[in-house]
Amino acid sequence: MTEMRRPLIAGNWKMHLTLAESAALARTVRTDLKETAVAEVVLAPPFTALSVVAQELAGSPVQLAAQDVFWELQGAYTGAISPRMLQDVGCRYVIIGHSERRQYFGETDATVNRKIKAVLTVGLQPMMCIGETLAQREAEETLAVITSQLTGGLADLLPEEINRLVIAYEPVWAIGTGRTATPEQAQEVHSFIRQLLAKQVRPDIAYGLRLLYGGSVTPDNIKVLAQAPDIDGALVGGASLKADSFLKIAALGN
Ligand SMILES: O=C[C@H](O)COP(=O)(O)O
Repeated sequence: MTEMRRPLIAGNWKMHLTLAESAALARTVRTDLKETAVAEVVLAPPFTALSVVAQELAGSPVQLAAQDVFWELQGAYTGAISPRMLQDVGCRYVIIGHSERRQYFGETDATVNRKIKAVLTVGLQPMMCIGETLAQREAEETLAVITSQLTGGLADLLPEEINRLVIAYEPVWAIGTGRTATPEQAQEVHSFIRQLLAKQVRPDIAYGLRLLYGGSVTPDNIKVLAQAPDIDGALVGGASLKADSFLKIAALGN
């Protein structure tokens, strides 16, 4: 991270927690987050808990995110949630293209692109996720996969629109496995992403964008990860479900 970019720590609760558990966790994070915290802190509860978590976070600096969205603003799309609904409930960010969405729900770079565009139309900020599988890494395809996910996901977006994004690099083999990418492995990909954006979008935008790392982030590894020059924070899964571990990560391990 550099002083130019404010670090961001986001907790992705995935398909966990009841309403009561969500409210309690949000309340503890809000209450116990140090006023001096350097990082911007974001919580992404499941859709059902967005409203109660929004109430808990009202008036606090902790921001709300959704874990997914549909690309239409309204209509006959049974089961879907629109960008306008997320704006209405108080979200600032929307996670788009998480590898679990790609793996289990058929998400592609094309659908990621549609969702990013829809989210931008209502003024929310997409957190776009990219990352290679273990087979792709072992076949030395990591940078090619990252290039095509970025190019496809960001297709036809204006530089000013890309400027509103946060990008999360999550190697699929590190998610929920306890197997974190080393800071060197993560930094290599983060630096590649920034250089690619500098070339394909604009250098000033590339250097201002926050690039998060995700995959088995814990209170023990966040400090070293966050010290890497192109890692600007983390998207945290498992360790975000307990207030004490999440708050230690939010303090960047300090
Ligand atoms: O969105 C979060 C990531 O998928 C990381 O999950 P994890 O911290 O449980 O490995």
